[in-house]
Amino acid sequence: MSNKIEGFNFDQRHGKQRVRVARVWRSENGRHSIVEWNVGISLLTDSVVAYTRDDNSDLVATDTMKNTVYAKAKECVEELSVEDFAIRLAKHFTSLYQQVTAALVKIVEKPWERVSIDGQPHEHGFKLGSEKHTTEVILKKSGALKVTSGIEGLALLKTTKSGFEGFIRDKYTVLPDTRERILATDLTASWTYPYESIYSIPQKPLYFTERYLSVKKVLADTFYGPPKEGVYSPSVQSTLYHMATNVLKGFPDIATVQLKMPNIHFLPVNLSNKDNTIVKFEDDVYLPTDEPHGSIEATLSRFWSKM
Ligand SMILES: O=c1[nH]c(=O)c2[nH]c(=O)[nH]c2[nH]1
Repeated sequence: MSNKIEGFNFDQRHGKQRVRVARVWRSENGRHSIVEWNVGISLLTDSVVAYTRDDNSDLVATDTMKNTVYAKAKECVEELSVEDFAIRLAKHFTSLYQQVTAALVKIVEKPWERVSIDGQPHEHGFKLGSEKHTTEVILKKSGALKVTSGIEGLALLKTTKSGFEGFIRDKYTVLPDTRERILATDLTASWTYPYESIYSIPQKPLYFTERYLSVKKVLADTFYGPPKEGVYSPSVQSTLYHMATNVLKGFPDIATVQLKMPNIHFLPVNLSNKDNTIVKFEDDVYLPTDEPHGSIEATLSRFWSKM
């Protein structure tokens, strides 16, 4: 919160970061579920006396914030989405403490996935997947809410149906036009929901989890195209735009979508010495490198979106 004190602008918040908690739910039929969450909490207040007057009477101890994560996890007797857990935590902090004007809760979910053995889902066995489900919830004391969900580290690659040509050529340009290359990225996506108050959140259990899975599917399906013929990508920019528009077209309950798509280069390998060609590139041997990489990102939102 920003205050004017002693002739200065002062902006402050405090919280606890990297609180790790795992929650297991054991159903009567013997099937277990687990989530593992890494929680970050920031509390906003108008009080600055802890900073300026050595008076801690308005402070929620960050140690208490950490304990609250475990207490709330215990209270959640039914499996819930990471978004719903973040909302519950934020609600707790903004309603219990008169001093707290807003709570910011960020959570990254570790991608534990149920294993299958010979095609049969295991009752209590899990392995680590790759991309992570993230959320950020901002809740004001008034009940005003902003929910953002996201994906971190979704690695996507296709070996053809990608090119890049017609770009600006100048005295420093060496990159040839191509209609044949590998397209690879490590997608970070985030999207916001139009719910502006805790009272307008859908009450359907696991609503946010289902939406996360369906958004991830649309993003990946658009990147790859149909299984047999694929879809030609004239640039990362074009593919990114199609992925983002398909999310907004597919899901009326999403207000904005932001995509970050590094262009992870697979460079053609050509090797020769003064006598011989050792390796001639024929769309077969590549040098994969993520340093340096292209950085391409964009945000798409609806006209009416206030987010
Ligand atoms: O899809 C691409 N977009 C770019 O902006 C770019 N720049 C570049 O060198 N290669 C590529 N590829």
